[in-house]
Amino acid sequence: MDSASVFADIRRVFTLFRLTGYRLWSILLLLLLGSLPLNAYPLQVPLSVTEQVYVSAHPVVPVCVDPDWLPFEAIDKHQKHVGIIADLLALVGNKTGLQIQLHPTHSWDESLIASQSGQCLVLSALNQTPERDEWLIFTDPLLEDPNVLITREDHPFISDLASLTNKTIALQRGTAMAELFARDFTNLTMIDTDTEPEAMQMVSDGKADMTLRSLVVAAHTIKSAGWYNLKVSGQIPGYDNQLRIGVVKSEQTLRNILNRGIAAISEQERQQVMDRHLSLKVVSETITDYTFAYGLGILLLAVIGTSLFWMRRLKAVNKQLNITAQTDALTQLTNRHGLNLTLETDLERAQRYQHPLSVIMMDIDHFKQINDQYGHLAGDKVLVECSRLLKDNLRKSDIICRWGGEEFLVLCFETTQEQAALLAQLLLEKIRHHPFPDIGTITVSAGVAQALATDNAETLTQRADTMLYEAKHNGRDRVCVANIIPDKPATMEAAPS
Ligand SMILES: Nc1nc2c(ncn2[C@@H]2O[C@H](COP(=O)(O)OP(=O)(O)OP(=O)(O)O)[C@@H](O)[C@H]2O)c(=O)[nH]1
Repeated sequence: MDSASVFADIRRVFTLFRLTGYRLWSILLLLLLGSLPLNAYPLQVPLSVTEQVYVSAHPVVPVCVDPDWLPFEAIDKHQKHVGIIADLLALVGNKTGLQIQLHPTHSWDESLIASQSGQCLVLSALNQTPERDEWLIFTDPLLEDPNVLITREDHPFISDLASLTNKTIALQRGTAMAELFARDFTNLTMIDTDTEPEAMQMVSDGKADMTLRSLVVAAHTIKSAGWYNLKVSGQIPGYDNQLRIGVVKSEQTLRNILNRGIAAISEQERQQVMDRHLSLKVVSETITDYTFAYGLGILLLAVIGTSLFWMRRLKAVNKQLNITAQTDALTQLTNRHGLNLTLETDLERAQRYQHPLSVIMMDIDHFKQINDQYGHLAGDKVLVECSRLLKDNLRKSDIICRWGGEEFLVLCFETTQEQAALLAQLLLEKIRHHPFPDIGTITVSAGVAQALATDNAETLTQRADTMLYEAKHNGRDRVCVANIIPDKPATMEAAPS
């Protein structure tokens, strides 16, 4: 037997009860249900037998609500109860088996009257007050939420409400807070409004100094209604919203069942309800803005992505351009521009730490004749081969550069001019004995200079160049060394072996 048919049968039985008198039948039914296991009903909370009977006897529990109190609750255009409290009540209903059904009204005042006249058995969520105690009993809190004072932006923070004078406060009539404030804060002038939004509007328009509002509702309405000239100016301890379900006094069992349902709502379920409503309104009201924002976001991402791609490409291209700009295309050695970028710094460092640094300036002898005799292409090959030979016979730490047409410069770190001269002789020897295809052998002349404390890049290379000229002048295929190192003036000449 499924649960629907169980309830249908019980409903039929109770129709019979009404016709034949409750008492006898109730006793019989209690005996019958008492023999059934409790889990015969698909409820999430265990109910006592009396409570189960109550649920069966009251398949529909009419509820009156505040029709305009979002995000807590409202009645939408389809006459449906919506909002945080509606969802919490639905959970209570699911857990207890109660069918909590909306009794629509047009205002909270109308709901209070409907409750007093018995048209609805419960009021969805309200604070307990002495006045309300006269006709209602209350469940445990369904929802707790602090009340905060709302003022205009320019109002100072309110720490002691009781000490204020000549201030007005707008409050919705019929609310617990209106009742409590009229009793407790006689120093304030009360202004009654029909709705809470009306009270907020009065503050925004300067017609009232402040209003009191649930923090949740305030956060929601300030944002959704665009009251950006309002702010939260204080909180009054002891005036928090403890929203409970109000049950007409005669329905003690119903209150107990509702309490069981409230206790069974898990923290996670409660949080899900809050999350759903505190963000839902914003999304639904500005859905086109979000669509636009998403579109804009995607466009921005595309632009950023494309920019990043091109920046990386540009970076790579620039890096390659830099390398190309500093490299000689024919020999693949550093070119004069590339060497100049670092020569000054290298020189300054050597001078500062008094480390020897020497320059060898070399030039292929009679290179014009090679070009003339074998052609320019053959000349190029000689330059390439010569570069390779020089590079292969240098330390990795040395820098070789194609200084000009058939001119090479070697920068030798941690090297005195004597050591550089020996190195130059070795290089000349290597070239002198190297067979160049189609051409045979060639010779090279070299000038050597060591950096002085007073040198800059130009004077140093100039001195090496002068020594090279000297070597050329003295018959080529030799090394000339500058003679201006103070303690060791020297001019060495390498005779062809
Ligand atoms: N093939 C080739 N020739 C070049 C290149 N750069 C410069 N030259 C040539 O190298 C020759 C240099 O000639 P000169 O400056 O008279 O010197 P040289 O003939 O080597 O005579 P000395 O240096 O006095 O021994 C010129 O004919 C330039 O055209 C190059 O990249 N490739």
